[in-house]
Amino acid sequence: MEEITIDSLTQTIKKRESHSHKGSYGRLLLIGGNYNYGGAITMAAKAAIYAGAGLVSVATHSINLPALHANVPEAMFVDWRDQNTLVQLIQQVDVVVLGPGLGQDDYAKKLMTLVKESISHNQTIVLDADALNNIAKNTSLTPRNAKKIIMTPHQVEWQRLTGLKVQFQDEKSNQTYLQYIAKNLTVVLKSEKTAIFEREHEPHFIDIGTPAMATGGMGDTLSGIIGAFVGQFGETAETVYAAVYLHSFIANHLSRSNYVVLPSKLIEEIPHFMSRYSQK
Ligand SMILES: NC(=O)C1=CN([C@@H]2O[C@H](COP(=O)(O)OP(=O)(O)OC[C@H]3O[C@@H](n4cnc5c(N)ncnc54)[C@H](OP(=O)(O)O)[C@@H]3O)[C@@H](O)[C@H]2O)[C@@H](O)CC1
Ligand SMILES: Nc1ncnc2c1ncn2[C@@H]1O[C@H](COP(=O)(O)OP(=O)(O)O)[C@@H](O)[C@H]1O
Ligand SMILES: [Mg+2]
Repeated sequence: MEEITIDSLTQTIKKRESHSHKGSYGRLLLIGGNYNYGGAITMAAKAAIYAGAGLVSVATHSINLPALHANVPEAMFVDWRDQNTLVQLIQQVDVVVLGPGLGQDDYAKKLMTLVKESISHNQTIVLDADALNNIAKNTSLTPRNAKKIIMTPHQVEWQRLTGLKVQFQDEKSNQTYLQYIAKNLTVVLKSEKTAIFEREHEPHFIDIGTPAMATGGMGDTLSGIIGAFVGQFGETAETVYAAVYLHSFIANHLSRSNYVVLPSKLIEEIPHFMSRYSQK
């Protein structure tokens, strides 16, 4: 396994061209946030916007609209019951982030079917949380038409997907299981030593995480950062390495003076760190 270093940031985070506009930095759609989990999709959306995504829409339960706009006025809102608008939007964006706070009820599964049927071969999809739990129960929900699928399971979500118990999730087994899930798949296996697996690639890991990150919403935040990075810098493994590194790097920095690192605080630091570690 190869360790990801700080160089991944300067290699990936490009200087912005003066001849550019919001459309140059990725159109993102985030889908999630059932009535009891609005915070998850709000954190993911805010993280995506603070990580530089040009245009961000959020399809969520309508109960989340006031809180979403109070926290992230930059995000556009779609009621996830409005399926016609949602399908149009799915077809227009570069990247879909599906799953934070999505839930596992029948409507959540219906949304996953809609995404699967609407997404095409020039789009990337980031699957987190309940998107993974729903696929674990029914593999036909996997959006195989996407150009690239990036899954971001924690260890128990990976166990649900693969059947591999946490104690048996070693490098070789994790790498082997990729092929059973989908082609064009990248897996970000989150733990105290998050590792990234992609077929025909040496697995990569970070060693800069901190237990100060062990708080609800930290993974939702990562899914938004990954979506934004893919939208701006392309869907390569290197882009994912940089997103994963940045997330823990900021947390590590904040943990020097904070017992616990709140996702909201981490998110606010993203533009500053991206400026400091971008190509000059
Ligand atoms: N503010 C909001 O709206 C938030 C909403 N959220 C939404 O909640 C939904 C459910 O997601 P979830 O991740 O909380 O639940 P689940 O998948 O059951 O996993 C937890 C179980 O796994 C175990 N565990 C063992 N190892 C682990 C590891 N390395 N990393 C993590 N867990 C590990 C752990 O073990 P235990 O606590 O028993 O020790 C526990 O039994 C989902 O939609 C998500 O988006 C959250 O994002 C929070 C903020
Ligand atoms: N002890 C730890 N050391 C390093 N990183 C951690 C630790 N605990 C949690 N994390 C990180 O925090 C994030 C938690 O993700 P996840 O479990 O999906 O949270 P949530 O679903 O609540 O948003 C992952 O990026 C994980 O690597
Ligand atoms: Mg999670």
